[in-house]
This record gives sequence, C-alpha cells and structure tokens, in this order.
Amino acid sequence: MSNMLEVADLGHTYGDYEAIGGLSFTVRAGELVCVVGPSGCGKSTLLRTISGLIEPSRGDVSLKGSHLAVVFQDYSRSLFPWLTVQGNVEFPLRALPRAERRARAAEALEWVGLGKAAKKRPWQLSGGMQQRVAIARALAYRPALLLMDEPFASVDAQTRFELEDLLLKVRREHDTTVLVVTHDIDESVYLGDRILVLSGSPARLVADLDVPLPAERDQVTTRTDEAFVALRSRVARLLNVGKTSLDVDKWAAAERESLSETVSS
Ligand SMILES: Nc1ncnc2c1ncn2[C@@H]1O[C@H](COP(=O)(O)OP(=O)(O)OP(=O)(O)O)[C@@H](O)[C@H]1O
Repeated sequence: MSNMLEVADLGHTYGDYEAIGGLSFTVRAGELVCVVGPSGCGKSTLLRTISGLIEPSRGDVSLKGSHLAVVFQDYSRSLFPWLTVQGNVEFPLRALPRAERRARAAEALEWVGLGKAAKKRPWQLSGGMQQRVAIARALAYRPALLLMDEPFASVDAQTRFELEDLLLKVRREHDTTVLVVTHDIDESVYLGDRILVLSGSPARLVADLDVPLPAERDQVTTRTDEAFVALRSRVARLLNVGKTSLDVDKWAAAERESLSETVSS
C-alpha cells in the first residue's frame, strides 16, 4: 500500500510557544488513522498545518494527490445557512460543470442517507444531520485525504455512534483515506486502523499503534471485545504518561507494562 500522506519532522511555533515539536508519520492509502493527545497539545494545529491553513515553522507535509477536505467539529458554523443542503454540498465543486456538480452532490447525499433532505436549509436539520451534510460535502469533493477535527464532539452520544458507523461505512465503500483527530480514546480504537498517540505540548509522537480489530465493527460487540478493551487501556496509559512527561524512557516503560498486562490477561 502506498503512502497517501507523509509528515516529516513537522513543527509549529506560535510566537515563542512551541505547539508541535517535530512529528513524523505516514498514512497509507485507504487507511483510517486516529490522532489522540491531551487537551491543548496541538492536535488542531497539526491538522491545520497538514491542510495548509497555516504554514508550519519547520518540516514537510507531502500529500499524494492534490485534493484534501476538512470536516470540523462545529457544523453550525461550517454550513452556509442561506444555501440549501444540495447547495452546500455543491459549493466546493464550483469549478465543475453544473450537471456534474449536481450529480456528485446528489450521490454524496445518498451516501450519508440524506437524499431526501437536499432542498432543505441546514437550520431545518438536527445537529447530527448537519454534520452528515458536512461529511457529504467533503466526500463530494472526492478528496485524496479526508481530515476530521473532533467531527462528532458536538452531537449527543447516540448520534455520535451513528456518525462513527457512517464514517466506517463510507470509507469502506469508497476507499477513502482519513485522518481523524479525537480526544475520545474509545472513539480512536473503534474507528482506527492505527492510532497516533501524542504527548502534551509541544506535541510529539508517543506511540504509533495498530488496531488489532476486524474491519467490520459494531458498537456493541466491538466495544466489549478483549482486544478493544486492552488497547483502550494501553492508549489511556500512554496518554497519561505523555501528558506529564516528555521522557521517552517513561513512555517505553509504560508500553512494556501495558504489553505484559495484555499478554498475561
Ligand atoms: N493562533 C494561535 N496563537 C497562539 N497560540 C495558539 C494559537 N492556536 C493555538 N494556540 C496554542 O497552541 C496550543 C495547541 O493548540 P491546539 O488548538 O492545536 O490544541 P488541541 O490539541 O487541538 O486542543 P484541544 O484538545 O483543546 O482541542 C494551545 O496551547 C493553544 O493555546
């Protein structure tokens, strides 16, 4: 599998405050990678530098393919209230001929189960439906990489589960490469093929973990799977160590401890 995204020694400083301290990782084509880290560690800064919204202070970001799309947490501010749902999804496709724009938007709305809501305005929809519109808009663009910044943090728990399953379904059916920032450890294990665990600020890579779960996931059985529970506690431990210390030896010790628990359980 080829790399869709390569991040090499990426660093960012706001004034004299170092938010990201030299991150290197790759995302392979078709992978869903989750990024977790303590609050304020620089996760959004990482996504903003990858998406080009801000210029990194150092390092390189290399994306195979030119298109990327971003889905933000705050759906209420990311949709245009004066446009219909269809109009919102078509908006980034303005360079395309009208018929193609229409067809792509209609198709993406079907993917997220909103084919019948095309003529409504965003404010006529529930929060979860509005976030589906934002996801449809991103997918209609057919991005080489879909970046998501806490995409389900503003909806209730039940809707969050539905949106997580929607994301897994569309990425499976359309082979989308996705990088998701989340503060929710369970969500990172449920969604991810891999999890990048970041330290407290300045963000550094504490661990790059494979998620040993089958591609088909289910909110009830997956979350009670032994591998899910073991990985969740491993990520929690790594986050805890990374939050209080940048000492690599401590990370390594936490990893060893967590692995020996997994093996003996
Ligand atoms: N434009 C800015 N100017 C100065 N400092 C900033 C700016 N944006 C972010 N920061 C600081 O950089 C650090 C990282 O912020 P960032 O929003 O990337 O973290 P985060 O991990 O996404 O936070 P959270 O978990 O709360 O969403 C924080 O300490 C923040 O205060």
